[in-house]
Amino acid sequence: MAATSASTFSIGSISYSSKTSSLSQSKAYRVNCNSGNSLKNFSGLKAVPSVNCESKSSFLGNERVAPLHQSFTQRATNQNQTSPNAFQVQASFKVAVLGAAGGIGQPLSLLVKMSPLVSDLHLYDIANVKGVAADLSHCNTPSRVQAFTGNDELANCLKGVDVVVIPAGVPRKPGMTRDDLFNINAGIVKTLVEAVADNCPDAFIHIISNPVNSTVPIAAEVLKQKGVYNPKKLFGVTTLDVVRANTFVAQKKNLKLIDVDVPVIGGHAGITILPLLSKTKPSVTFTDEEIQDLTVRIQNAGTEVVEAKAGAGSATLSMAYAAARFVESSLRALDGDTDVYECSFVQSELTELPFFASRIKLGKQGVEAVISSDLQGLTEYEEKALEALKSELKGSIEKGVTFANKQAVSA
Ligand SMILES: NC(=O)c1ccc[n+]([C@@H]2O[C@H](COP(=O)([O-])OP(=O)(O)OC[C@H]3O[C@@H](n4cnc5c(N)ncnc54)[C@H](O)[C@@H]3O)[C@@H](O)[C@H]2O)c1
Ligand SMILES: O=C(O)C[C@H](O)C(=O)O
Repeated sequence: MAATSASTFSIGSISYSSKTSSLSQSKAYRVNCNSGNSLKNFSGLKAVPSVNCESKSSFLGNERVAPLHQSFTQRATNQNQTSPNAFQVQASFKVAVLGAAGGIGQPLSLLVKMSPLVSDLHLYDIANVKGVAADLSHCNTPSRVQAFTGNDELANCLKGVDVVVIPAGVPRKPGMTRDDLFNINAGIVKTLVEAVADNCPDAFIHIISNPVNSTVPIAAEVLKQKGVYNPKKLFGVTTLDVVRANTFVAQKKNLKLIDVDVPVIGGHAGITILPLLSKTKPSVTFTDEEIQDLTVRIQNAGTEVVEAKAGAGSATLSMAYAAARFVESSLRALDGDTDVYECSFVQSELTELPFFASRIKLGKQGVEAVISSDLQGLTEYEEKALEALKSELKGSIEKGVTFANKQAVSA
């Protein structure tokens, strides 16, 4: 019989649970919240291993939400006293957020600060980051928070870091495409990734800054120029597309949200975002009209937010949630969990394009496998959409590669 131990700790009305099973050696880190629609499970994911690599957001339900007044330390102490087998949460990973004072950076840093797997949280920005770090550092969760600002402090921010998340850069305003951000963000990403290459070349690198379809290839070229490119550890963060697809499908089909998982492939802009609705778990049927409406809504969801914010930026809170989920999945993989699946824009041989978003299996060394089965048995609609996205995605990738190499020649 599998021996299972668990511990739970709380932060306000939110409780964390960690579980480990001696049989499966798998651990799930979950966040429970006792308010209906708010943050439910930022790790999002106890991925369920199966032959077809199905990934499932399992949460909660029956895990107890601890009382408001109990702090993390009290709770952990109680656990250890009451159960000799209590699982001691081991916070051991260092995470850096570059662009930490921004619209995404702040809530993302808060969510990462809540992770029981993080020992050190390094916040870097060119402005206003000291206040953000001082503020966050008062939360009684395990990680130590440090602020770094300006180019002179970037190297120290990055030394010894396991996961670097990059949301630095400008967001869209109404009427702009993500590609309109290229001229500013390409240079920002290039400079930051150079520093990553010099100071923590073995880290997982999560690129959020848009246009992701170009900034990831830029990062790859920079890492190659520095002789430290490891394609298994460079990720374009497309988790928000999956989060949106899951939400919109659950709403449309009146499904239990936690059960829904829609793989989203391609890239992260307009028609390059391709939700594979035929691969939705649980299996569900859609009319042609529903497929068209859902696909377009998922593709335009970023623009929906940009327009609603009317000049005040783009998605920040949902993005922070999505990025925190990807960070937590990466940390679980680094921690040895063997059942971690996410969609991400990575170097890929799934299609003729050098980078492509698809489901991947994450392990200690980064991308352990690119899940090819999702591209088999596509519907005619999906096949056509896949062919249609390729030329735009190819152009965006080439634009990034050309930029990085031109800059290298002129440097
Ligand atoms: N991948 C996705 O799904 C996704 C989703 C939403 C937004 N984004 C992108 O994320 C980026 C950030 O969005 P935001 O809303 O947080 O913008 P923001 O303007 O609110 O924050 C950006 C932060 O980056 C900082 N910054 C600028 N240059 C920097 C540098 N050289 N080094 C360090 N920090 C620097 C700024 O000071 C600011 O604090 C945008 O490019 C946006 O398009 C991506
Ligand atoms: O739409 C944007 O510009 C931001 C982001 O890429 C998103 O999808 O929300």
